[in-house]
Amino acid sequence: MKYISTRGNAPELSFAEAMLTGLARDGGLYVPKKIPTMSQDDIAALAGQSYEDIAFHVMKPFIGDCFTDEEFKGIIARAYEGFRHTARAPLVQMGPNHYLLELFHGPTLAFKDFAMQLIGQLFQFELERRKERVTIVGATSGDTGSAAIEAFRGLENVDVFILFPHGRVSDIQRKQMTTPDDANVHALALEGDFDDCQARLKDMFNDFDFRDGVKLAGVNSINWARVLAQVVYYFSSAVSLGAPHRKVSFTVPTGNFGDIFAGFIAKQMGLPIDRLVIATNQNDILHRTMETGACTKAGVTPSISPSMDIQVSSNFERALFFAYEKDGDAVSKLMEDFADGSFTISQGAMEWLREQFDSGRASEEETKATITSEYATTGEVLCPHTAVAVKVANENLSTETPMITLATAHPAKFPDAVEEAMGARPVLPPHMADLMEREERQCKVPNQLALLETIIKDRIAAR
Ligand SMILES: Cc1ncc(COP(=O)(O)O)c(C=O)c1O
Ligand SMILES: N[C@@H](CCOP(=O)(O)O)C(=O)O
Repeated sequence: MKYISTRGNAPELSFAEAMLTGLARDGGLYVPKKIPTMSQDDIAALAGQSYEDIAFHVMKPFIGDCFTDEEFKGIIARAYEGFRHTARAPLVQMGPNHYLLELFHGPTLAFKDFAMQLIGQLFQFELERRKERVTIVGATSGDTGSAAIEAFRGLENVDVFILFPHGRVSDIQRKQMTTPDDANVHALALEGDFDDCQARLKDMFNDFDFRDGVKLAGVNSINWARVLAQVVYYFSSAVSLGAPHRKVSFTVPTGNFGDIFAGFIAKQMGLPIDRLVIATNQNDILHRTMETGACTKAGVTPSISPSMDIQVSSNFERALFFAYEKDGDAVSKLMEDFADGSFTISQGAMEWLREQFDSGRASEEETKATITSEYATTGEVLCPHTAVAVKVANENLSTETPMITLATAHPAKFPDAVEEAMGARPVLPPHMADLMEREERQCKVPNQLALLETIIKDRIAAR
């Protein structure tokens, strides 16, 4: 199994190499050269298996011979043992043909734990085998950062630096990142928005002196392993509703496009997915692109679903690579145009994208109204990101095909927005009950590449 860059000009890598490399050296994102498929019998055989066993069968074809079966099973077992729900990703029925897939039972209460706990284990295994150390730099709009810190804190051979947008994450998200006191954890509040954080991260990858000097690694969905781990819950949930004998659809609250791209991979593997629906908040570049074919930056407006306050949606590049029939030059040209603010997708590529994805948008008022109404009718307390998706899912329900909406975060991560909408404050689970009393280590940093690189190098040298 080999991985190739979306820009067509970087070395082909194995799974482990692609995982440790992060961004391809031509600035692109790694994707499998050929997507493995599962037969209908293979998929049917997943019914009734544990989440860990499903994870093994779904991910195994992607890792080639990088890990033995026993090694990989051990890695998966350790990744999910800290989840607070035995099903790991339980389904809750919302209506006659509508289900919520609860992805917030991991240690940091967001779907990021599914992939981050796994790659934490994969990195540890691979770095120990190679006797290497790395510097992880991550960009976050709130959830990736805490999940990465939780997965890598305390490790000797890893430093983890997280860039988050100053003042634009919830208090709980910020505290999750600034209160761990491990020497290898560095939470940096950048003066800018998430797109600035992600742009500086990619700049660091494209600065080869810095990249090679600090042995830079990435744990954003830039990293293929992140996307792969997220493919698993599409299988586990679809199979529990009758796949492959019955089709299912998914609505996915979308920002950086990693989660819904994982759904696309599941469909390419043979999972009978009818519709994949992109749900955006008021930062709706993806919805506008799907409607018009023009991908135009419009600036980020802070919302009550802050983790989706994104305009430069990193993984959309992976979808474009497939839409342009794996033409790396075409993708490079689009990305060059986007650096100037906008690109236009060809008619053929747009038709392909519309065959794969539907889209919808929720305004701030619609998001709040959905939290209020779903609580009243179903008793479910939704986080604002999930509410965006539920609003869009409700517009796409069908009597034939069950709709699964991804519930990506625990409502208690966004208590102010939830309380405003439903009049009661959601409570953090016991392991985080004292979070707001814990002492923070704050570090505000400017949105300047050279200064950021200096801070990172100095902190590593001081360890
Ligand atoms: C709670 C939550 N929901 C949805 C999203 C959007 O997911 P993606 O960036 O994979 O599209 C994010 C951020 O990634 C998130 O943290
Ligand atoms: N919403 C994310 C943004 C980063 O996404 P990633 O999937 O590329 O890590 C966050 O919460 O940080």
